[in-house]
Amino acid sequence: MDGHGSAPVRSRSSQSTSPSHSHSHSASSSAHHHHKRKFSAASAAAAAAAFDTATPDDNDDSEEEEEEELPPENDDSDEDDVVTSNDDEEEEKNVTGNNGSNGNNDSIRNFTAARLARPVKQERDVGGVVKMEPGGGDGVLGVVKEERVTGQTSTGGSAGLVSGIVVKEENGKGIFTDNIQTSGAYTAREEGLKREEEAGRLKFFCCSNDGVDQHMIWLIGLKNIFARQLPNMPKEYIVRLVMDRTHKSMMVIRHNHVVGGITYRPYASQRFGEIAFCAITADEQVKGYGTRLMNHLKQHARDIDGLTHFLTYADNNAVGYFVKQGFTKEITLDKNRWQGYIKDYDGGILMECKINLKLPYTDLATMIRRQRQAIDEKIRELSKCHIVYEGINFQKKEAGIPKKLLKLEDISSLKEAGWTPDQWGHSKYKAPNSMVDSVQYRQHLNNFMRSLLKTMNEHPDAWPFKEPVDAREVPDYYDIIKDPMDLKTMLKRVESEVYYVTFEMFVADAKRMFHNARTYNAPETIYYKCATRLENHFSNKVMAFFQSLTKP
Ligand SMILES: CC(=O)SCCNC(=O)CCNC(=O)[C@H](O)C(C)(C)COP(=O)(O)OP(=O)(O)OC[C@H]1O[C@@H](n2cnc3c(N)ncnc32)[C@H](O)[C@@H]1OP(=O)(O)O
Repeated sequence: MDGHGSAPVRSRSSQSTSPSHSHSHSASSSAHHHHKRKFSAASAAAAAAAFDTATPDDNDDSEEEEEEELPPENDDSDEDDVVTSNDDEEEEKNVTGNNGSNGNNDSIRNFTAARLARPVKQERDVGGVVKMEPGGGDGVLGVVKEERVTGQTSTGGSAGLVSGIVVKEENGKGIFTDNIQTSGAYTAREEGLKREEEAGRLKFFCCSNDGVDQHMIWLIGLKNIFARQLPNMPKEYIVRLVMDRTHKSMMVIRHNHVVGGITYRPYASQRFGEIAFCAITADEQVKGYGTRLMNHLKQHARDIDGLTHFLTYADNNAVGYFVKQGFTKEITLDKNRWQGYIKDYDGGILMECKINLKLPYTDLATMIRRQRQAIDEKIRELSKCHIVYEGINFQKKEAGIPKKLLKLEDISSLKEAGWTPDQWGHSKYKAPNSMVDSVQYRQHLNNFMRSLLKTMNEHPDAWPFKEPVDAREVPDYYDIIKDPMDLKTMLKRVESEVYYVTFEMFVADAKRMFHNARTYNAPETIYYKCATRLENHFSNKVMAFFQSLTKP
């Protein structure tokens, strides 16, 4: 395999046709982009363990071989301009599929009339029993599973296919309780789209140029989206790859219209796929389609194509998206498996995604929800923090200071929650051990808060903060500032001797006051500047106080 033949370079960022052999520069970049939001390796493994895996099957009598052999509709004579010579050579690998019995060395431009005449055999049959087999040899998934596809048309799509991974149902008594928050933003979005799929309004469908009218219409729709969303890609090149029969496209179809898709080339023998294009139509971006599309693609690539990895040259501005889909700039795939196979792009970054063997990619939301539940259950086992007691009913007087004083020891729910009297007034502002928790220390702290407020009041920059802001003078103040604070209120709280049970509460009030001033007022105003100067004074005093405490 000569990977460095006369391959022209296609650029996403420019239409440059200058030749380049730039595999290695990107491949060797190893900036870590472990995607954090969705799964850590550990959680993926734990999650995977929660799902059934079917028995391996070595059957390599792959059906996609049939699909790969489909001839192109039209055979462009300028194929060489665009399809790299390694593409051509790879063609054989692809065509021969897993059993390697097809000795046909032809590139796609040499499909014979005889092959053109062959009846189109679809990857999936209509409404019948679909046999799915992994393309890979070493038991990547190794599942042969039969599922009845209930879709009305041949476009049942990958959404209708079952991966061979079954979500375990907790029959009988569930270990999970109901009243917990079950989904984050990601799960909610995925579940929303999944419901759309189940309702038949949305579907994810994978096909290649197989001559079926509807598929061609969709592929043309997808090609148009790519042409608009990837303006630096030569349009002819997009058409060529989307229509090339070694490429497949996973598409998002809503109300029979293509909303976006991913065109990729599965290298069956190498068990990796190269993503050529990926786009969602402009007004549907950032709604979760891109994520769900990638999840469907991963599941399809693993279970139908038998792939273990994806590689792609990601546009610089799409790197963020790919990182969120689990792609990294670090390439772990053995070079022998990919070098010379994939197309070079200028202005992109080579990224890799390892396809997990077990993850239920199209049902991640369920898995995540179950993980959340499991974690929540564990927390409940270990702590009482989920128990919410009724609030204590005491009327507050001015400045938020309660009228009736309750002894902490008398609040039974505090005790039930595991509180003990020695935790009273726990504070990160640590006094020397001898003083901690002592009445003397609390008195000392109180005196300090009182004197600090006094010096603040006397500070030349204190005037805006002495009293609560008068709503008659500043009518919109309380529309913007929801949690007002001023020196007078703080003094009342200190004088009550019950309000500031920790020093943090005192500091929080002061910070709130300064923050409010800087929120309502622009930086160039006197109020803003006063806030900053008075805050410096405050911080210096607090620091000095605690330093003095730690001195012998
Ligand atoms: C190999 C190549 O084809 S590279 C070129 C990629 N394609 C393009 O750049 C074309 C223009 N862009 C698009 O078509 C789309 O925005 C896509 C395909 C990149 C993403 O599809 P979307 O449907 O918008 O993605 P989706 O809504 O699932 O977003 C997934 C996450 O990625 C983020 N994201 C989406 N696009 C980008 C981006 N360009 N940069 C950074 N983050 C992004 C989203 O904010 C979202 O984050 P969240 O999960 O934290 O909320």
